[in-house]
Amino acid sequence: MEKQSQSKKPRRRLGDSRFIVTDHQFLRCADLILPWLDPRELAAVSLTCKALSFICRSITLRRSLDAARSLENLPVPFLNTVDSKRYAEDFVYTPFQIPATSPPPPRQWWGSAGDDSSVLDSVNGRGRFGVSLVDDKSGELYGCECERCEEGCCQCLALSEGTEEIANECGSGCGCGSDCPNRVTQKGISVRLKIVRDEKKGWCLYADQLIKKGHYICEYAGELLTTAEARRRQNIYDKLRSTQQSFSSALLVIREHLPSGQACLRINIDATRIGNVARFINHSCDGGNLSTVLLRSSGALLPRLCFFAARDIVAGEELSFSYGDVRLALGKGTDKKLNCSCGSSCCFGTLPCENT
Ligand SMILES: C[S@@+](CC[C@H](N)C(=O)[O-])C[C@H]1O[C@@H](n2cnc3c(N)ncnc32)[C@H](O)[C@@H]1O
Repeated sequence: MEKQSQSKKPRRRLGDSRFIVTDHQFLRCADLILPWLDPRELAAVSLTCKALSFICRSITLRRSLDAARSLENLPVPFLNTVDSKRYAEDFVYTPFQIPATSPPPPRQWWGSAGDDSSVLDSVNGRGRFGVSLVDDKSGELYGCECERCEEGCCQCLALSEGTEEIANECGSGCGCGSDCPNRVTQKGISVRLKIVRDEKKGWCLYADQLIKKGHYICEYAGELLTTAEARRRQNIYDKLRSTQQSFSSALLVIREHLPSGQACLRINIDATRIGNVARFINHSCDGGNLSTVLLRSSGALLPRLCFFAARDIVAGEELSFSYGDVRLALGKGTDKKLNCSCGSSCCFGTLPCENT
């Protein structure tokens, strides 16, 4: 009798709650695969059984706790009291500039209970310097040759004197190491930030602590595009915006000017599909509370756009900057015009917009 009852032991099914806590192999397998899925796929999987629904819910929770996917020094959580979106869905995180990828963007592992450090490998190779100018074979250096830079005394800094919008840092072309004090923006985000949902502006980047004036916040990371590709994508984004109210693009065009006023360098950074926390910074007509600096690191081919606190910023304040001064003339390109909700006393009513 006893033997018989043992052989009739019920088979465990996926939906059985005991399965969740007892079958480690199943959990490990799900934890390896499900973090690769996008939100729509995750939602579909969660409908299949209780166990998978439980795992999908915990992945969604972990995603909402860190937009940076463990790729920054500090987690950057999403907060939403406006609608049901738990996190910004359609983007892949990169802490650095990367060359343009052809669509669709690569998948990114996000929301696992395990160690996420392996995802760092995909970006570590290139590092914060972007495309390097250092000749690996000859070891020729394009930066300073000092063994150790003192803050404010480095030859690299001397190049930037006289202008606040352009600066230089030591980099892979310098003789100094990663602990050099003249590498402030290469150490990643060091202040607490959060991403808050707003009814009118969508997601917004907020300070989650006091940030003192002059403190480095983050760079604008994304895909580096040729101008032709930037124009092609801008056309697509304009069309998407006219059909999908919630769609917002994050294609930034930076023009570096010669003293004559002529543009000498144009950089197109698209953070719409692949970007970092800076893609959540909204526009403010009064210039906002961030200053932007075009920063060159020795050994890097292109400068990076870096954000610093323009004044003391208190915890719970939205971070913003001016997207530009150019607005479409009255009556022109009405379909491209976006209403501005910056709330400043000098608000123009529409967001800056120019033909890319
Ligand atoms: C770089 S994204 C900023 C993040 C964006 N709010 C989001 O939800 O992803 C730029 C887009 O944000 C929105 N945005 C930025 N500043 C705004 C403002 N002052 N008022 C209204 N919408 C704004 C516009 O849709 C714009 O195309």
